[in-house]
Amino acid sequence: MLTVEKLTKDFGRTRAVDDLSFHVRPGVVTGFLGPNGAGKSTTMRMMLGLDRPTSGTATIDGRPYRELDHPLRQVGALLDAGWVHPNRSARSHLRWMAASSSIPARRVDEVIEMVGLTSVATKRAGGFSLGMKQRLGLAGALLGDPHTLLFDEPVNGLDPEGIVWIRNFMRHLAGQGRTVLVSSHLLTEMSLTADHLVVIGQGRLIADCSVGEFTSRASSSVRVRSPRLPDLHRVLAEAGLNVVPLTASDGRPALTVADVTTDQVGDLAGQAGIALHELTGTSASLEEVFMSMTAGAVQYQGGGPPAGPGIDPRTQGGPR
Ligand SMILES: Nc1ncnc2c1ncn2[C@@H]1O[C@H](COP(=O)(O)OP(=O)(O)OP(=O)(O)O)[C@@H](O)[C@H]1O
Repeated sequence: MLTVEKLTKDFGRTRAVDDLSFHVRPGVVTGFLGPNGAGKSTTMRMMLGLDRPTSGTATIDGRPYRELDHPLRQVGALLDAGWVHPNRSARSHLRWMAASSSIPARRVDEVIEMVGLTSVATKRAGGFSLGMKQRLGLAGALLGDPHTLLFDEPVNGLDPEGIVWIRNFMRHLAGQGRTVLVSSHLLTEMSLTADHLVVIGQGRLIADCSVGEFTSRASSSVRVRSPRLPDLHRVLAEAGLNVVPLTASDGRPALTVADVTTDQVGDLAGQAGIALHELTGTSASLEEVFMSMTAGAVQYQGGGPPAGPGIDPRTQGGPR
């Protein structure tokens, strides 16, 4: 079990992680989801003792990483696949890792087999593709047969075959009863990989729920167009609604409002004397739901230029 309690991290005047609390349970894949810059990597680095919290705690089975007796046997991590010595073979790299943690050398061939690298085990890791490096990183994470595994954006840059492979592998590891936390900024990817989601934006917790619960919020959103879109945005936001600007498929600017009925949006517009050119109840895409939930967190500047439906805050006009 991984536990984060009131975790906060400041880098100078930037608060990267802000009073974050959640648990990651064994036996399921937990997706750690948030836009770029939301604080996912920083949180994972604190879980692994690589960054010191400003306040709060991150513990693995009740203890901070630095106090674990056998860290490699308790937690494995895949943070960055590119750190292997290029002239070492996969096997010698893993043997070196094993020796430094008193793990028997025979375990090396076991993990090489598990990740499907047996046929290239003696080849220089420098010549490996990103997907193969990723597998090698995973083999290293599994050396100590740890009960807890952390993956930071593991599918970044992988080809579709590599993505499916790692997705299945993470599910397999969770199926063995391990605690698996995997970060991503892609909701679609997470909805295919994870059972449970912890969603953050600007270092703060936005949602901690099943993937099903998260996606069911997609059923009650409204798309609205108006010749006075910035005014309408302000009125809806002032009413406490989660409003996300987007460009409709025909190229026209619109707003998506989550967890609301067309009646509510129509009434608010009417009270403000704002004409509407469209008012449609929609099943928002997962990305739209995600954006509406993180809208406050990425500090969208209402009235700014309409943005496309990506989820990177840098495309949303918000600061990183
Ligand atoms: N070493 C550092 N020094 C200063 N600021 C940092 C440092 N590491 C992270 N930050 C800042 O902390 C915030 C959170 O960054 P973090 O990398 O944890 O986010 P993330 O959700 O993992 O995003 P990404 O997917 O882009 O890495 C960002 O504003 C980032 O610029």
